[in-house]
Amino acid sequence: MDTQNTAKPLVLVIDDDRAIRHMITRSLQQLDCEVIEAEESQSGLALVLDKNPDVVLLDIMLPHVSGLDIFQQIREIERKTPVIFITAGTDSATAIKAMQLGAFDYVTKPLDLPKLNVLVQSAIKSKRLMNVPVAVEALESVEMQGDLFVGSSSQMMEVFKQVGRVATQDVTVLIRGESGSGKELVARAIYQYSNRSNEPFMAVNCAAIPDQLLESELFGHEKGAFTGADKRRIGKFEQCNGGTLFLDEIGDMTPLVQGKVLRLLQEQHFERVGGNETITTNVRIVTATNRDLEQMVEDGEYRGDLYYRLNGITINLPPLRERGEDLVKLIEYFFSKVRIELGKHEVVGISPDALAIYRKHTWPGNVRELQSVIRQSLLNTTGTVIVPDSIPDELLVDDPALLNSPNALNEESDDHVNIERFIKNRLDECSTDLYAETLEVMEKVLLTQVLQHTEGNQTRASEILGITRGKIRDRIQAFGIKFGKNVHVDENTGPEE
Ligand SMILES: Nc1ncnc2c1ncn2[C@@H]1O[C@H](COP(=O)(O)OP(=O)(O)OP(=O)(O)O)[C@@H](O)[C@H]1O
Repeated sequence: MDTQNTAKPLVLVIDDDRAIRHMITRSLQQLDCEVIEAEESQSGLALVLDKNPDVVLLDIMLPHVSGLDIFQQIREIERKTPVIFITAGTDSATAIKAMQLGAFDYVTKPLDLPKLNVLVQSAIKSKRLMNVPVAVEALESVEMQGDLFVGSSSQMMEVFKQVGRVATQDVTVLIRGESGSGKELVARAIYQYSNRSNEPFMAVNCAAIPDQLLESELFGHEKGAFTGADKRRIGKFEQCNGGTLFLDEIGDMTPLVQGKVLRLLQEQHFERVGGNETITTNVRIVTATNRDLEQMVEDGEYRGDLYYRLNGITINLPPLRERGEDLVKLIEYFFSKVRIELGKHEVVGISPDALAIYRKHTWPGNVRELQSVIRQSLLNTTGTVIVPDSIPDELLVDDPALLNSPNALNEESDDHVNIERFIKNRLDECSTDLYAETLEVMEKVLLTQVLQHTEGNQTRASEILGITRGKIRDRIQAFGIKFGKNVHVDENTGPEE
């Protein structure tokens, strides 16, 4: 059951300057993609038609033709192919026009190659999000190409029903669920089953963009709006006109951006940062969060009016541990898929005792954690079957015998447990910030101990502590709390997949 599309992404560079084409091709070779080149528009269009590239880099100043015309022709052939314009620093006006017509982005000459690589990578991802179908296992043939949304438990059937119900209504949807539970897949499924499936789908992760840049990323800015704003920039709400915008981690926006998003949701109007012109856009917004928005509203961190507006149609994605037999289905799915990806054809199955360990685990990192554990297990397997020895150590936390062993304790905790000794040491060292230092240490000790008690389960820890999961996560990140190798805690504190 391999539904993975293993072909490398294909990038087409259309530029009449041979040196530029070669420079770009060499640079893109660092990404795992294939690059093809055209030196003028007609051969470029022929390649678009013939090869259906994943991304097109298009020189805006090709001889005898307007870059915008070529762009329109590319859109007629394949509307969803991301096109990145290459423009002379002096002609950004045409590139901005292209952005308003739905181009992916533009770069100016002289080219900043590392930046171009990042842009191409994000265009490849965008193309994938739009074009790789999400097949819902419970509803469709599992043989179809694309990403399979595995699940037939009653909890997931409810989710799929809701996706079906809301997809074709042009309403804002909020997807809630723990990290790694599949919120992005739900957003893509909503898009693909919607009436806007031929229009663009763009995703913005609000937590991944620094506060001061998020406003400009979403709404754009005028030239001179702030230091460094040397050109007008078109934001995602304008660029995605007619399409669907997925705002991930919607809980991570400053009050200012929250206010602007609220107005946009109410009126579909906004102004670019530093601009007076009111711009009307027609974007369907799908949002997601793993944060406790209610608590954030209560704490004054989130606008109540925005919360009520977003919370209208909510899809609650259950954590993996509440999906019954879906766990085994997902194990089988990832086993078959990753085994092929890794070329480990000799591994033919999972032993019953290894399966028992998987079943016992509570999967705080949900499906993303499962996917990564299966991958690691396969990599560790030297024989023909995944056995307990192949399973990463973190899962042994589910064995009470191991939990009670001294090795299961946090290596740092010995230092921290003795608060009195800590205070004395700091007094000897003439600390001038002892109040904050001691509170931090106490919080670390408290959180470490409670999370060890709950085996890394943040929901249970939040019930015991009487604080939100968001707060727990914030503290873990803020204090850089590290846990012993047998306590797997937070999917969000580790590197992104
Ligand atoms: N039911 C499922 N069937 C198959 N794959 C899944 C399923 N749920 C999630 N995945 C896969 O698990 C990974 C994590 O899913 P996704 O990124 O959608 O989670 P998320 O809830 O958006 O995470 P985050 O909160 O960190 O943004 C992805 O690779 C996704 O394809």
